[in-house]
Order: sequence, then C-alpha cells, then structure tokens
Amino acid sequence: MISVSEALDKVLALVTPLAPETVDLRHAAGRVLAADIVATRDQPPFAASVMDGYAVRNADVVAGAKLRVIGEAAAGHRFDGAVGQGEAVRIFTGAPVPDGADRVIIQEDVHPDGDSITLSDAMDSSMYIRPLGTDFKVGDRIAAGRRLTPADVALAASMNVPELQVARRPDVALIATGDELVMPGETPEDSQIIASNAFGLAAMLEAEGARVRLLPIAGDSAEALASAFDLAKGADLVVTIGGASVGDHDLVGQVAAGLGLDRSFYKVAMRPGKPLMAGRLGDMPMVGLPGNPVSSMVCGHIFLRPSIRVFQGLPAASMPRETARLAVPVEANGPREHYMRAALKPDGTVTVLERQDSSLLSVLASADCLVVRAPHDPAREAGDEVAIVRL
Ligand SMILES: Nc1nc2c(c(=O)[nH]1)N[C@H]1C(S)=C(S)[C@@H](COP(=O)(O)OP(=O)(O)OC[C@H]3O[C@@H](n4cnc5c(N)ncnc54)[C@H](O)[C@@H]3O)O[C@H]1N2
Ligand code: MOO
Repeated sequence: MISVSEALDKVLALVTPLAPETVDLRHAAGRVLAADIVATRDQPPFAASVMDGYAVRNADVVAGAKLRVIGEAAAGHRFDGAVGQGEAVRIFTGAPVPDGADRVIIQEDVHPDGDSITLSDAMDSSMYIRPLGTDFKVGDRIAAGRRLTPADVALAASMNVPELQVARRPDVALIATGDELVMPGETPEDSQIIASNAFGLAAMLEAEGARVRLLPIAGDSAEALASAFDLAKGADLVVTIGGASVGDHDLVGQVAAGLGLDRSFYKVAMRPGKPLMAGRLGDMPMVGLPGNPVSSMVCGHIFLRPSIRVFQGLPAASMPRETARLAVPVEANGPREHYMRAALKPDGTVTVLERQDSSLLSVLASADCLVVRAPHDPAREAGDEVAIVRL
C-alpha cells in the first residue's frame, strides 16, 4: 500500500490543465482566470466629487465667506466652464470636478441663499476629491491563475473588459455501481438502499468548478460496468464509486483492466479509503473510489478536489491543512493515515466525533473538518495540536 501523499502525486500526475475558453462577465464568477485582465481605462476617468456639495477653490475657503454659484455638475454631466475666484459650482457625488476647483465643501457646511452660498464657521477639512485613476489606471492587471470572486468580476467590468479567458471546466463522469442501489425517490426492494455518494460527490466537484454527469447506476456485472465506461467516453475524468474492494462482486478493477486501464496504484494506507485505485483509461484519467459513503466523500476531498483544481490551471497541491487543539483525547492510531470526522468549536478546539464508521453520512454531515492522524500516531491528550482539513 502506498501513502496518501504518494497516491495524491500519482492522481495529480494523471491530470493536465485544460485549454482556456472565453466567457462573458456574467458567467465568470468562480472560474479560474487563464489570461491577465488588463484595464483599458482609468477609474475614475476624471477627478470626481466624493460628496454632494459645492466645488470651490480651496484658497476661497474661509469661514463665513460668500461665494457665487455659477452652475451645476452631476454624475454623467460635466460643468463645462471653470470655477473662478469667489465662485462655486453645485456638485453631486460622482460628478467630474470642474476646472479651477480643487475642493468640495459638503452641503451640510453651507448656507444656500439664492444664487450664492455662505460657508459655515466649522467646516469639514477634507478635500472630497477622488483623483483620476485612484482605483486603477490603464494597463493595471488582474493576474491569471486566480479563481474569480464576485469582486474580481466587478473590477473586470469596471476595467471595461466584457469577456474573459478562463480555464475550461472539466467534464467528470460519475459511475455508481452496485445491484443494491436505487435512485433517490425510487422505491427500494427489500435488500436495496438509496444511492447517495454520486450526489454528494457531484455537489463537491461542481463547487470546485467541474461539470458532472451522473451516469445510470451500473449493476454488479461486467457488462453493466463496461457499458457505463462506454457512456463515460469523452469525459476529462471518470470516477467510479464502489466495487473497488476484494469481494466477488467488486468488479471495477477487473473490468477497467479489461478495457486497458494503465493502473497507477491500487490501495492506499488511508482510513477510510483503503481500496482506492487510479490510472489511465485510454486518454482519460480514471479514479475508482471505495463505495462506503464516507470513504467516497473523504477520497473526494483529498484526491478529487485537488484534481479539479489542476484541470483548471491551479497549482498541484493537497487540500490545505491547519492546526487545532484537541478538546478531548484521542487513542493511538493504527497503520493507516486516519481522516477522522470532527467538529470545531468557536474557541478553535476540535472534538473528534465518537462514531467513525465509514458508512455514517449523518456523522459526516455534522462534521466540519477531518482531523488527520499520521500512521501509528500515538495517543493524544486534550490540548495537543493536531492537523485538520476543513470540509
Ligand atoms: N475482506 C475485505 N473486505 C473489505 C475490505 C478489505 O480490505 N477486505 N475493505 C473494506 C473497505 S475499507 C471498504 S471502504 C469497502 C469498500 O468496498 P467497495 O469499494 O467494494 O464498495 P462496495 O462493496 O460496493 O460498497 C460498500 C458499501 O457502500 C455502499 N455503497 C456503495 N455505493 C454506494 C452509493 N453510490 N451510495 C450509497 N452507498 C453506496 C454499499 O451498499 C456498501 O454498503 O470494502 C470493505 N470490505
Ligand atoms: O477504507 Mo474503508 O474506506 O475504511 O471504509
């Protein structure tokens, strides 16, 4: 059995970044930027008023001074003249500051009287002018290689860049296998259960930017599995769920081998997730996940999320680890790296949940992180520091 870190290296070695595509701004959030965004204008493109008030010459600003109002500037409507000595222009937030003016007095500090204003005795000392290009200048960039946030999309729009180059979203085909499985909403027979794993994994991978195809459940026969692999053709990644272990009905490895799988590894010193496999099927990477629901989801976090990131041009890396202090002691670990479902408290301590069976989705759903225990990690006391991966 290989270690988790060796297995991750081998999975990531199967994955290559996809070619970029062009999307409009409305579809750019969450995508990974593939080419720098370059501002085609300055923002603001003129010195702009920060407040509603009066544009004046700073030299004229003396408590009690009386100034003549010679016009108005509003957002989208420049005042074409210039502000001379003893003059003011009524101005609103976002309007271009007229020539000659170098300060805006907020209207709260002014007494208007017909065509003139009188400055009050105690005035706010700010200039209230945003210089041209305060936010960004022509040629400023958003660098490629980042996942675009809502703020990035707003910034790109402001830079007047309506279309962006982003990494294509990887197409992932998910194959759930097992005679016992029926789809949610169907009526299971006596010995059947509801297929859940593909739904959790699809949600997880789509959140990373993948497009997921849920293929029809494949029964436990070589023919059913082979036709499921056939349906997966054209995907960037095929993921099977279940049938990975050593039982008579665990056929995934055998069928994939028959279809020409160039296997990278089978079995990882990991708990849960031991019967994981990966390899290349033709030109398509394949990952075979164990069927136990928590095993498949934990393997999804540890191996598939980093893969979806690499497809989109993000760096090859394991899921980030943090440290937390144990709220309660834990027993010594066995020979496999253990990813224990755990709950974080607001004080930053972490409690390993009592039941760690890999079938318990209710426990996974109540966990917010995995405590990572190295193989043969000794027993730990409350207060000891442990590595965690957030879910
Ligand atoms: N003799 C041994 N038996 C097992 C070993 C072993 O080393 N020696 N390993 C165990 C471990 S660890 C795991 S994990 C499981 C994984 O087995 P498979 O990948 O073959 O999974 P299945 O047998 O198909 O299913 C296991 C379990 O999960 C349920 N399942 C499967 N798919 C789904 C799905 N899409 N949604 C919900 N539940 C699913 C299935 O009904 C089984 O209950 O093997 C151990 N055995
Ligand atoms: O490795 Mo299995 O995934 O423990 O339940």
